[in-house]
Parts: sequence; structure tokens; C-alpha cells
Amino acid sequence: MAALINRVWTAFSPPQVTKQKDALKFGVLGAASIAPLSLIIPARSHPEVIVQAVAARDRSKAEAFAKTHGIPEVKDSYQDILDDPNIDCIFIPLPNGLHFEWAVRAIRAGKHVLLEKPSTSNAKEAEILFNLPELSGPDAPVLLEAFHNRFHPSWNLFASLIKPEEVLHIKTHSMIPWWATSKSDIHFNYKLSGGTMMAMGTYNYAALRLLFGSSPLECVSCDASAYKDGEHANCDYEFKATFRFPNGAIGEASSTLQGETILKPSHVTVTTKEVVIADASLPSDQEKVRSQVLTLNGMIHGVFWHRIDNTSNFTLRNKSTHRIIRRWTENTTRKAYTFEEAGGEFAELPGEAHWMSYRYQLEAFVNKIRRRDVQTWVNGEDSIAQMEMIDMAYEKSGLGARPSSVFR
Ligand SMILES: NC(=O)C1=CN([C@@H]2O[C@H](COP(=O)(O)OP(=O)(O)OC[C@H]3O[C@@H](n4cnc5c(N)ncnc54)[C@H](OP(=O)(O)O)[C@@H]3O)[C@@H](O)[C@H]2O)C=CC1
Ligand SMILES: O=C1OC[C@@H](O)[C@H](O)[C@H]1O
Repeated sequence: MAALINRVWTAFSPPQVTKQKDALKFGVLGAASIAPLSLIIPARSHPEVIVQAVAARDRSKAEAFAKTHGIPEVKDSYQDILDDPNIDCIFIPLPNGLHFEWAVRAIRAGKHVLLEKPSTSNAKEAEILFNLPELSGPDAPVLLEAFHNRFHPSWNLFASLIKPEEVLHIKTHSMIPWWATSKSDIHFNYKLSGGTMMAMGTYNYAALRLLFGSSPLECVSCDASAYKDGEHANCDYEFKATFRFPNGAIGEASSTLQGETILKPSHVTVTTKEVVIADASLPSDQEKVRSQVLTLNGMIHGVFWHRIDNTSNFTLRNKSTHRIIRRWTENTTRKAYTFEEAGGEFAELPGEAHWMSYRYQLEAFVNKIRRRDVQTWVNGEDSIAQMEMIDMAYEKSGLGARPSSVFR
């Protein structure tokens, strides 16, 4: 318990490091609620990142935000940040429906872009954004959809335990308690591309895509409960979807922004097929087969708490007749707050137990800009496939894909 308290405390108040002379200067578009968690706090412990400027639609809001978070400059508009040659990188925590326009503007201004998830309103926009001609060439700006949980060691370790070709079934759920959002939030505004599949479901959908190692062929069902009135109409506050993947297996995803009072960690459970496990100690007429049930608890915010549960069911049987000789089960649990703790192929990678997924993400973003190796990345193809899956589910639900921006 003391370790947990210390880790979470330090995650929110990380050690302030001295900034390098050539640190990248970030500008933030909007005084958004997520900006402290996603960028401002992680930047404190990164020697190559300075959060230099912020703009809001209302200057006084940006001034108050800058004062609270120690941001040295306030600009009059989002565009003023893009026009500043002193700014290297743009963080976009705007409503989903504005991601496309401001990411395109930022890329055209030659800036590196850290873009909040989901990357765009729909796959059509994602196709255009991630294929912008400005993004190719050796000095092209870096564009990253801020899929933060995928950068945490716990996700990397979990994914490394799963061979997509062995996956039989996946089930994943996430929730936000009812009191943490309100109907007036951007999450429930259709014109701003709101909806639970956009806000939370995207994590669950990504888990299915990544662990199956492919996009789904079909959304078999998607039952969504959505508001019906005014600007909120067609914004789902909870959903349950099932998808069919190329190996014939089914993945189930569900989420709610109207969950119970107590926050429960998001999770994903993978069930594998029976596979033969090589064991040289066995007599030649025997074989060992194993099926597994692996769960990552705490899939989205690993820094608070997570646990990987692995139940392996073994059968020792006669090779030709399949007559069972013995059955047994082994249960193990693992955690990985750092890559060192994940061990194996990850052991040498940087990180501290108090690093949030956002801090691991920032490390990768900076390394990519500096043309260094990165352990995890979300490339354009991946982000486009993600939006295709979201569109597929929205179409199946009857609510329809989120609306496209008229900006070009
Ligand atoms: N990575 C994560 O863990 C999380 C990511 N997110 C993502 O971050 C983004 C922002 O979410 P969140 O911080 O919760 O949202 P907020 O509503 O707190 O912030 C959105 C920002 O967008 C600006 N904005 C510009 N135009 C509009 C408009 N027409 N209506 C409303 N706001 C506008 C607001 O601006 P201004 O300050 O200029 O007035 C506001 O600061 C979303 O894409 C969401 O999916 C959200 C939560 C968690
Ligand atoms: O990414 C997210 O995580 C936390 C939630 O409150 C939010 O709705 C979502 O966008």
C-alpha cells in the first residue's frame, strides 16, 4: 500500500529536472482538462520538453491556466501558437471533432503534433490526415495519436505474452463512474464527435485489434444506449459490441460513461486455443498441451494499479490416441511498472515506477522527433485502422459514424 501511495503521489508531483538547451518547446491548443495529465505533469520530469505556450478561445482562461501550470507564454489564439517559429511541437487536446482541422493546420505549419485520442472523427478524416504529403520525407514532422496506455510497460508485457495466432476469444471492458462526466461535456456533443466509443471504447477496440493482430472483418453486433435530444442526440453513453476477426474468433468490447459510483479498473481477458508445448523430458509417445486465460487488469491507467493474471491449463496426453494422462493448472500473476520489471526483451528500456503512461508516451514522442529508436509507436496505418473499427461499430449500432469536418 505504501508503494502504491508513493508511486501515485510521485506520478502527480514528479521530480522537476533541469531542461536541456535544445529542449523542444510545446504549445498547447486549449486549456483542456486532460492537458495537465497528458503533457504538463509528464513534461516536468523530461529534460527535453518545455511547455512554452497555451492559447484558449478566451484569453483570460488561458492566462489562468498558464498561471496554475507555470506556462510562460499565453497567445491570443490557437493559430498564433502555430505561427510562432519558436514552438516546435503542438499538443492538441481539443474536442474530437476539431482534431482533424487543427492537426492538419499544425502539420502544414511544420510542427510536430501530439494529438489526443481518438485521432479524428472518422476513418475518412484519418485517411487524409495521416497521408498528408507534408508527413513524408526525411525531415517530416512527427504525428502521434496519443494512445498513452499502449506505451506503459504493463501493456507491452501483456501483449508480449500473447501470440495472435493462438487467440480464441477476447473480452474487454472499461468504465467511468457516472459522476465523472456530465451531459454537457464534449463527450456528449454530436457535432464535436462525442460518444463513449470515441472516448473510452477506443481503448477496448484497440485492445481487440492489437491482440488479435488484425482488424475485424465485421462488427457482428453493437448495442448502444444513446441520448436522443438536441446536440446530444446519437451520442452513446454506453455500448456493447462484438466483432468477428479473420481467424473466425470473436472479440467483445463494452464501456460506459455512466458506470457505478466506484471506479473499477478496465480490463481485457484473452483465452487461447490448446497448443502443444515442447517438452523434451516427456516419453516419445506423450505430449503436453496448454490453453491459457490471460487478463490485464488496469489496462488504461497502469500507473495506479495493474495486474496480469495468467491461468495456464495443462494436459498431458498420449500423442496418437489423445488419452488424457494428467491435467493440472498453474496460476501466476505479474506486474510491470517499469520496463526493468517487465524484464526480458524490455529490461534495458528507460522508465520509473512513477511514470504514468503519458510520461512513457512523451519519452517515445521526443525520441521519434530526435530520430532515436522507440519501443512503442502508433503509426498512421494503425490510427486509420482504429478509426475504421470505430466507424464499423457506429454504423452497426445505427447511430452512424461521427461527422466529418468541412475543413480541407
Ligand atoms: N488521454 C486521456 O486520458 C484522455 C484524453 N481525452 C481526450 O482529450 C480531448 C479533450 O478532452 P478533455 O480535456 O476531457 O475536454 P475539455 O472539454 O476539458 O477540453 C477541451 C478543450 O477544447 C477547447 N475547445 C475548442 N473548441 C471547443 C468547443 N467548440 N467546445 C468545447 N471545447 C472547445 C476548450 O477550449 P478553450 O480552453 O480554448 O476554451 C477546451 O479547453 C478529447 O479528444 C478526449 O478524447 C480526454 C480525457 C482523457
Ligand atoms: O481517455 C479517457 O480517459 C478518461 C475518461 O474520463 C475520458 O472520458 C476518456 O476520454
